[in-house]
Amino acid sequence: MTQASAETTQTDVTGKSASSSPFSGFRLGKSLVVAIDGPSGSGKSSVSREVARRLRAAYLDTGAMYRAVTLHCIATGVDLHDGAAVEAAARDIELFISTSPDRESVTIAGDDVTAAIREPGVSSSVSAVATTMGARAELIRRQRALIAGAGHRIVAEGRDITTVVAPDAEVRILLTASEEARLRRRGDQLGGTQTDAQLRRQVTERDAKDSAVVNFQQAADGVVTLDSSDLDFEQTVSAVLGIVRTVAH
Ligand SMILES: Nc1ncnc2c1ncn2[C@@H]1O[C@H](COP(=O)(O)OP(=O)(O)O)[C@@H](O)[C@H]1O
Ligand SMILES: Nc1ccn([C@H]2C[C@H](O)[C@@H](COP(=O)(O)OP(=O)(O)O)O2)c(=O)n1
Repeated sequence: MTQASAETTQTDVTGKSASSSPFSGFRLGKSLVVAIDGPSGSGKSSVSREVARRLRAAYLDTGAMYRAVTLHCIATGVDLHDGAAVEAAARDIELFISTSPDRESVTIAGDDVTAAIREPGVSSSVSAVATTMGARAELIRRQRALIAGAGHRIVAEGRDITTVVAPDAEVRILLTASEEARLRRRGDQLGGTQTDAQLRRQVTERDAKDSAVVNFQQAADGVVTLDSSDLDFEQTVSAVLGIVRTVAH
């Protein structure tokens, strides 16, 4: 059994670059975990990655880990409806995920699967892994280890980071957007190649399946909701940084 390992960003632990940072007033050296949850297409991955860059923090895409286990099951012939087998696959997988916001990299036993985990076949099957509680328990354990090992700052995003993986995070945000905005964004992201029905399956229907085991539709106590429906990408990044400034000071 191999535990997921992380390549952390070169973060400035000395605080020497504080004056050139958008966070010049932020107490460098103090531990900062920013937890961001939300439904599909709300902007979690893209916004969290950019926020991590600007904070000079590490970045963890937990959805990529569920995707990697799904790909591994498909590639090794594990029946995705066999909970015990999926749980065993989650425990046994030799998974590496980069936590650098500047380098997207996921490997399984040394094989680069960074692009493969985004294939439609994985997207349409990943809820089977996400709703297998034994697999969740294993991935949550690895995610906590990655967060603990990432240095003094990390932005981690997914569906249960604010509630289960890191409920003690200094900053907890639920990033939402209207269904219409989320479908439009995903459609644009995929270059207009998907029909309305395909987009609904990948966004709305997947969220409905995933909601059976984790609540990412309503903010838990202490979690700040940020509705990005009427914000563009840059405005959303700025709004998250504003929340970090307010909450983490
Ligand atoms: N506030 C925003 N306004 C417009 N487009 C956005 C916004 N936030 C993210 N996007 C775009 O929407 C698409 C989906 O975002 P993504 O980060 O993949 O969402 P999620 O991780 O929540 O599924 C991406 O192409 C991203 O650049
Ligand atoms: N912390 C997490 C992260 C993702 N998941 C599930 C929910 C999703 O169906 C899959 C893939 O997540 P991902 O964030 O890549 O999904 P998107 O395609 O960006 O919407 O994993 C989860 O259950 N818990």
